[in-house]
Amino acid sequence: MPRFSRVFLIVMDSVGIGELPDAPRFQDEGAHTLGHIAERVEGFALPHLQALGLGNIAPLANVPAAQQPKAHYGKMNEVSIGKDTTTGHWEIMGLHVSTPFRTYPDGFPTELIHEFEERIGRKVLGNKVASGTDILDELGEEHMRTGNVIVYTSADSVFQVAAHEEVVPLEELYRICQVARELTLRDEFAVTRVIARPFVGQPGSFVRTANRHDYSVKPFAPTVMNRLQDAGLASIAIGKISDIYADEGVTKAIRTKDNMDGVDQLLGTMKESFTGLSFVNLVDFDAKFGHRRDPEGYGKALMEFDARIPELISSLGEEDLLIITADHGNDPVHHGTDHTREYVPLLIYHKGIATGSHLGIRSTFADIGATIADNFGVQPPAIGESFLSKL
Ligand SMILES: O=P(O)(O)O[C@H]1O[C@H](CO)[C@@H](O)[C@H]1O
Ligand SMILES: [Mn+2]
Ligand SMILES: [Mn+2]
Repeated sequence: MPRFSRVFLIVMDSVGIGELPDAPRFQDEGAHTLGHIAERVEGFALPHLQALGLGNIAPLANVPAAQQPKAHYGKMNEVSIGKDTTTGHWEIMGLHVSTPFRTYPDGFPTELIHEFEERIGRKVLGNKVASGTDILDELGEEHMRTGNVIVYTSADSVFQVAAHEEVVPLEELYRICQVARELTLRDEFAVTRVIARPFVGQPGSFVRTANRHDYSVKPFAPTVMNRLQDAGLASIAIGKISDIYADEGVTKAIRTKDNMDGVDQLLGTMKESFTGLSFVNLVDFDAKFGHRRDPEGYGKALMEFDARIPELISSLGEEDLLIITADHGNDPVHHGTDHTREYVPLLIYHKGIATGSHLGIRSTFADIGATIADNFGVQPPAIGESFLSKL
């Protein structure tokens, strides 16, 4: 019998809690996503996360340490060489990414772009590192005029294709991305994720839609989610989760529109009866505010999430475990528009806790995967130490 019959895992995408010791290697000295937002945003308060013990993890302006935190708390170090979503999530589920994913700081090789253009029957605009909203301002109008698609990358291993939904129908954009996926599975053009970036609107007021779709490579080894699936347990993926693991170890996938929908869908799974994992990624923090370097918007999104904590907690049963964490940082006041190399917070709640205890600085995100494996009695991951006995 597992100690907890259901584990609910929330990844607040990019909600880091201070620079990692190796942050200088990533040009991220001084980064502190939560800390800088807390300092800068007027009226900032996270009363419910504070009561769980968020302010006990690191000093945060306006989020004081709780005398008697309701949750166990700590922070986690990332051992993998990377600060992207894929690396962070794969590590959470027990993989150590020791070879960095290939990136394309100067754009993609001409041979790749030529072959891509030939296969899709459209030309490419851009082919450089860019912010996804800036590049629409720059090339969106030309795209609408010519029908050429916008290809761009970032500091991550991503091949992103942006197209207006009324110029390139969604089904075609998805087909185009399948072609990109196929070409970038070759070693010479290796890319971790191809991302469809549809948008709508007129020049000057383009908006990206929720029809984004990610095509990830498969994890290089079985994750704890595969182990759960193999053991006949549930492994429910909400939001981007199924994309991030390329459907590996996913027993049911639920798509979401935004953060609040992600919380709603997670609450929906709380009403179902199952044994296993329900895992959600809340991507708005990262995509809508972190990369956009918008501390105000980020702060509001955090407060909006905070307001849902009481509902999440009251929906938990006696045998449920709630884990709240993140996958990397994305400090909205840091230079550039990329992720930041940071610790991630760890909050663990279940009904039996009198006063939460300090789980320390965990040496890898994989401690979560190891704990889940330990709880359900499946094969533990190669890295990670279970903290189940401390709960
Ligand atoms: O600037 P946008 O298009 O939001 O892109 C961001 O989203 C990508 C995937 O998460 C990241 O690699 C970063 O480039
Ligand atoms: Mn992420
Ligand atoms: Mn991101």
